[in-house]
Amino acid sequence: MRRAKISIIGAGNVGATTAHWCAAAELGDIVLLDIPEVGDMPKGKALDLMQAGPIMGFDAKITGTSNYWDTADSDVVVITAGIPRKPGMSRDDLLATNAKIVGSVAEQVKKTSPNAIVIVVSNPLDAMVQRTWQVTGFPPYRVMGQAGVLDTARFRTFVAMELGVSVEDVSAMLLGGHGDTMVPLASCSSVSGIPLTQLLPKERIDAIVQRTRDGGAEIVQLLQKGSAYYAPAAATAQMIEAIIKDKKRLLPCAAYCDREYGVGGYYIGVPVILGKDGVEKIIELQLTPEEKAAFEKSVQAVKNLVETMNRLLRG
Ligand SMILES: NC(=O)C1=CN([C@@H]2O[C@H](COP(=O)(O)OP(=O)(O)OC[C@H]3O[C@@H](n4cnc5c(N)ncnc54)[C@H](O)[C@@H]3O)[C@@H](O)[C@H]2O)C=CC1
Ligand SMILES: O=C([O-])CC(=O)C(=O)O
Repeated sequence: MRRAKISIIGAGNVGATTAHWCAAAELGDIVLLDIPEVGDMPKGKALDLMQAGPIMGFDAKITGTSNYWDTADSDVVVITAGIPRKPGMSRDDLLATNAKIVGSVAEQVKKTSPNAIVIVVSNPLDAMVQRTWQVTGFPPYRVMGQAGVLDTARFRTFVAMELGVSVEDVSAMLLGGHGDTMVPLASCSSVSGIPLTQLLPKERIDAIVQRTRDGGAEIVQLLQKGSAYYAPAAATAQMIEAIIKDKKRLLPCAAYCDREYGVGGYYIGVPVILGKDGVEKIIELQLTPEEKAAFEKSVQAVKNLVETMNRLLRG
């Protein structure tokens, strides 16, 4: 059986850690690519990671490069290229710099892996996915963004901490953009099937929702240098696994919504079924009036950011 080829553009914290989780799970062979300015760093990280194979018991060919032809004909391409935020910044402050970086990466991906499924991680996430889709011209179901798996993992962690239960038993769903307006759905969250609302009072759930919204900023503040990467990379690896193994996982991802939820042609976080073709289905939930209003606010924030990006790029 042919091994899957996974290329990760940007061999920094999130990129290299995604490679780590993918290698450990034997998801395929991995190419780590970064800019020539970083020298042989991607080669060094790739060789170092490969040398963990005999200890951890995984077989994966891991290579580092700055040449896109080494990524040619990838099954999955992950884009983590770009700058992370510093304390005090919002993800949106990265827009001007990362739109240029992600646009240039997308051009190369289009040329060298025209049939790939692309997972975008760079921030501000929803706008960067939109940019990748604009530049590649790939069918929208083959371009998506990682955000919701991470954000729900944070929510699940905080619920498990609060209740003193295993994180494995907590499940959650979330909608909207990967920013301050994200909409964790308490109504779709449960612990071993028991609705969260039966286990925690409203004010505790509200506090957990707020901590989840601020989850990225909390880590940025603690690290003081760069942003989160273990959990973001694990989330990305879970999406890669769902695609490569055609698992049909139902996960929250940034997906292209046109008629769905009445969004009108933008990428936004929604529940999807992920399989070998990428986003195989978007699940439309019945929302309460409160959830609907919060989702619409989030969609508007993403649309505004995309319009700002388009204006900046024009000129
Ligand atoms: N969607 C999400 O849930 C998350 C998104 N992020 C975002 O992911 C991005 C990467 O974060 P980190 O890995 O922590 O940053 P990092 O600074 O550790 O790594 C970024 C890498 O991108 C490389 N790079 C820059 N321009 C490039 C280009 N044109 N082509 C290829 N590589 C290029 C840099 O040389 C660097 O090695 C940031 O924008 C960050 O905000 C981070 C965590 C979670
Ligand atoms: O907060 C950041 O800048 C990185 C990110 O998206 C996250 O950790 O959720």
